Amino acid sequence: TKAFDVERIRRDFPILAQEVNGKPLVYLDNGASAQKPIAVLDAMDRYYREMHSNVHRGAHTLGDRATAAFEGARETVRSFVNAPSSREIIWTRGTTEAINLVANGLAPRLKEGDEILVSHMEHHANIVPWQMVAERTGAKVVPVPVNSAGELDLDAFNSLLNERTRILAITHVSNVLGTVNPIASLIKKAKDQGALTLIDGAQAVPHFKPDVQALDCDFYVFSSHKLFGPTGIGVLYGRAELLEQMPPYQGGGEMIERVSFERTTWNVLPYKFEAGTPAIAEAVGLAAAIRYLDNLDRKAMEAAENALLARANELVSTVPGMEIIGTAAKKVPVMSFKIAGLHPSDIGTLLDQQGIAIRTGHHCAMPLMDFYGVPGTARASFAFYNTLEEVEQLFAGLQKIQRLFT
Ligand SMILES: Cc1ncc(COP(=O)(O)O)c(CNc2co[nH]c2=O)c1O
Repeated sequence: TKAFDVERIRRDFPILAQEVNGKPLVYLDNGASAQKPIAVLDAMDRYYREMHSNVHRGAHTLGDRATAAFEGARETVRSFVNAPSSREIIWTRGTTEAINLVANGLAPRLKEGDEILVSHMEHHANIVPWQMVAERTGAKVVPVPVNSAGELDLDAFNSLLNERTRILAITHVSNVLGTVNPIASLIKKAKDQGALTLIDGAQAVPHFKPDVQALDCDFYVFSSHKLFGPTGIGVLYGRAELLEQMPPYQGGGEMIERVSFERTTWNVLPYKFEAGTPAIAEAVGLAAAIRYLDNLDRKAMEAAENALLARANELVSTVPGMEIIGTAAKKVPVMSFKIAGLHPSDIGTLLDQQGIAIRTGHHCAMPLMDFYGVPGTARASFAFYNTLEEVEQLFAGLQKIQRLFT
């Protein structure tokens, strides 16, 4: 794979070329939200300058242009996840809404004693909607434990998966640990038990393209803002035959075929799940982000990301009292850590004073924090536009903090 010209890539991300607190910005909070390339900014600007109108049923040229851009974006997403049909691509506000939509849509299938299998490393977005539905239906949410390295306990998975398991809802990648779960095999085992499978792809899609047909999962969800697209939009991929059987998630315009006070009928897929005026410019922006990624050499990108994580791992020993949380064999470039004698939020604040942006806290994964016995972690999450120098700056900053405050 040809070398990854990160300096040229960085010029595509205008936000990176700024100073914070008098220092060059070192943006290492990509797991929370990624930055946007000029191609995304231009696509959304151009949409509003030349194409905007409300979509569908338009009786005029701009309406046709907006609809073509909006449905063209849906096709770009379909291709990105390799879904059989664009009817199976539902626009949502993000990963959180996509999971809520599926949980509510599957609720009618759930009964007393049914089990929803999740993992201990889930984000609250893939725990709480299932708890809400379990509350209503008498089903039970069952967490699969992780080991101290932050890997799924596969023996526990095999013993917890049983004939009462109706749904497996599990993350492709942990936002705290960086762990990449072996979801292809987990999906197969769940299907062999007759369970439906939802994969939370929020932290996976910035690093690799999911192939939902190869994975053979029933649902795959992610957010645009994690893979270099705008906020306010996300994607639910769902198997058409399941979506057809699920009741709509929200009522209103677009999602209906015919409304009367006697009887209202639903629109066809995907519109049955898309009530109200959609996030049109955001769909255009997400499609531009996917096209941008498709133009990158993915193998070189992955090698560059792995080099960042490898360098960070090498430098851990230069910070006395630093300990990594999440040492799975297979990881994306996310590094959660703690430093003896320092609270995570102090680390975050003191790094920010040096222009370095990381995230601290529970990362919406409180059960995982409880497992590790910490109130929260400090987390650096790298993207392909970060540099080895930025990794060095992170650790120089941590060494300085450690010396000053312990
Ligand atoms: C694995 C995972 N699932 C779901 C979500 C929710 O995505 P949203 O609906 O777009 O908010 C996130 C966001 N993760 C983080 C958001 O901020 N820091 C994070 O680690 C996530 O990392």
